[in-house]
Amino acid sequence: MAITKVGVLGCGLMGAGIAQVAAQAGFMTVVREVNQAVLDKGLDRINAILEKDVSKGKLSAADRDASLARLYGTTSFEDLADCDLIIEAIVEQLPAKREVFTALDELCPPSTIFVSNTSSLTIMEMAAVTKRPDRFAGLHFFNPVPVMKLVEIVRALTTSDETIASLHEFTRALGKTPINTSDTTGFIVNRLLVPFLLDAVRLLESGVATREDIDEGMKLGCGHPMGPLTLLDFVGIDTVYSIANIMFDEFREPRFAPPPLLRRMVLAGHFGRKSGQGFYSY
Ligand SMILES: CC(=O)CC(=O)SCCNC(=O)CCNC(=O)[C@H](O)C(C)(C)COP(=O)(O)OP(=O)(O)OC[C@H]1O[C@@H](n2cnc3c(N)ncnc32)[C@H](O)[C@@H]1OP(=O)(O)O
Ligand SMILES: NC(=O)C1=CN([C@@H]2O[C@H](COP(=O)(O)OP(=O)(O)OC[C@H]3O[C@@H](n4cnc5c(N)ncnc54)[C@H](OP(=O)(O)O)[C@@H]3O)[C@@H](O)[C@H]2O)C=CC1
Repeated sequence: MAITKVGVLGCGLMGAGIAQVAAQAGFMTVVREVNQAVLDKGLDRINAILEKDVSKGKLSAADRDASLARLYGTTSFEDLADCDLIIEAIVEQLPAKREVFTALDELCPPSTIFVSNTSSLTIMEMAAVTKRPDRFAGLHFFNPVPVMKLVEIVRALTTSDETIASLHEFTRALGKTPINTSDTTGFIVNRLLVPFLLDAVRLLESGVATREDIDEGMKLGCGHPMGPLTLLDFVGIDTVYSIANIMFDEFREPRFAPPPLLRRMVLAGHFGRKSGQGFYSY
């Protein structure tokens, strides 16, 4: 089906990026947050990134204005009722995700495709609370969304071929490259990335090296753009902690178990860049 209007749930780190790229690619885009203050923070972030692109000469002022004219922020679910595609990017917790999909399933026509940007949850657990399991899939973006070219398209047991084809077309229209994966916790990239990030925390915890030397090691030794502890701060310690727990629950392998330090950091509110404190201070 042709997608012209996109609804995004959540205007945090990922939701804001997804809403931005959708509006820039020419889609009418509605982004929904829980309250006006959180929404304003997310919309401010989008404005600041577009402004920076204009000042760098990467984007014309006219294109910025046109993109912003296609983007609408709301705190109401009703404003998403006529969307062709709903992309969920709220907190990495199953009950919260099931709740928003249950609410939208009542509001949106049967033709609307629902997708989750989850990093690690099972798509089928969300599809099962809706009456559209064939029009339900995973669409996993990478952080920062405007920069990272990859999108994982996740086929649940019930996802139809038509839905997958529409998501391929949509992903290409955003200027991203899709890869296909089955509905297995962590899909492709996080299945490989998360144990690596957790191992970096274990190295720090066990006193093998300083945070700076661990990060420098992987940057200069392996050509990673960011060291693993910097990347943990960038993704969000709270988010990685949730992902690790979900992956450990699924596979019961020690390499997915969150190291004790991660749990203590979450309890302390040290969520990384978004809270001002993580492995580093911001
Ligand atoms: C958890 C999950 O489920 C899945 C995940 O997402 S895992 C995380 C995946 N992401 C990564 O691994 C990111 C690794 N880091 C990087 O690729 C790079 O460090 C980076 C792109 C974030 C920054 O690049 P850098 O060269 O160090 O810094 P910088 O020069 O400031 O930025 C490079 C470009 O990205 C842009 N950029 C950086 N951060 C940005 C952001 N948050 N939003 C938009 N654009 C951004 C900059 O504007 C800059 O653009 P130009 O080249 O056009 O000037
Ligand atoms: N961070 C990353 O690098 C990546 C994350 N993801 C996935 O994207 C999703 C969002 O992550 P991210 O953007 O980092 O998280 P953020 O914490 O930045 O944003 C989540 C947003 O959802 C809102 N929210 C929280 N609880 C609810 C709820 N019950 N109902 C509706 N909205 C709610 C939050 O509002 P409030 O601030 O008020 O809590 C917040 O604005 C997660 O599933 C994550 O796993 C996928 C790829 C990469």
